[in-house]
Amino acid sequence: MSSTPVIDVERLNLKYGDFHAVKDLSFQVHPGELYALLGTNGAGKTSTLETIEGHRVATSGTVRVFGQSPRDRRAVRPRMGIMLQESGFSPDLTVKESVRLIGTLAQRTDTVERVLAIIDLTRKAGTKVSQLSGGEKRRLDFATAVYGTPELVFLDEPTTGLDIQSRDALWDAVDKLREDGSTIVLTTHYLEEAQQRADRIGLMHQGTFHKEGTVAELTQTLPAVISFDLPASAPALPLQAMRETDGKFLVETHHLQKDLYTLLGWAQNNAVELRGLNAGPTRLDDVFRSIGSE
Ligand SMILES: Nc1ncnc2c1ncn2[C@@H]1O[C@H](COP(=O)(O)OP(=O)(O)OP(=O)(O)O)[C@@H](O)[C@H]1O
Repeated sequence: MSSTPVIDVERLNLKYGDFHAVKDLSFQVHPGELYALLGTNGAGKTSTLETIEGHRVATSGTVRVFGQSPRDRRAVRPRMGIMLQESGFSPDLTVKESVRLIGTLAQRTDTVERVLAIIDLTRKAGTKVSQLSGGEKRRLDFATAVYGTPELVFLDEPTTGLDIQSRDALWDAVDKLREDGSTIVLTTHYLEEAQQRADRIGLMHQGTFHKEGTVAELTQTLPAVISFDLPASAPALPLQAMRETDGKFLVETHHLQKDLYTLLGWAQNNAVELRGLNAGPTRLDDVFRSIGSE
């Protein structure tokens, strides 16, 4: 990609005393991308993000945001919206006062009413933060990311504690941010959310990238899986399959479409019902499970 990166991390190292938490990490995030920084517990995601956000100083290496040092807060901060895991709003402020405060701190132009509508808290505008439910608090945290449609948005575990409607609404709001040109950096332990939405993924383990690339690039080395139940009377399968103890069959394949076609043709010709048939590409979960075993 030829455009100037929004985030440019080059050989980042972070040490806590003797402990080397981030090791020679390099990556770029380009304008308009949704980049997911994922990884095992303690991999170094938060440390990396805190450095990009300007909260932490690198032990060595360079980090550039919009071509500038993230420590240059006056230049960089108004251009980013950061949804933390806990925004720490004052419990005595109302929702409306909290959003207004976000606006003042963010130095971006917007209206409190628009943001309240996006986070679906218009009806709670006069409610104190201390009286919000967990999911409502999380939506208020999200206001920091959408206020004034920042050019760069950090979403740290954005959907934790949200019900399905609130999740869908949050992702709709993220889609809208992207339509308006925002670049998004996401961390989440809900891998299917990253798999569905990320343009690229950096998968961290023990301070460095285990893999980095598109979902297709991350999953291509692992087989896809076809699973189904067969009656005991079924003739021999046309594919090599593993039989699980509960009577389910599993086919691991690097040629999902071809093998599925063969299997369905065989079932049709032999009038066999493939009960509970399930076929799908490799999931990010499988890539995660493979960490440490390769
Ligand atoms: N202030 C600190 N002092 C010492 N060690 C730290 C400090 N902050 C983080 N670490 C260690 O650095 C490593 C990376 O931590 P970090 O919080 O960046 O990981 P993470 O990928 O965000 O993990 P998780 O998914 O569990 O939140 C961990 O082993 C952690 O214990």
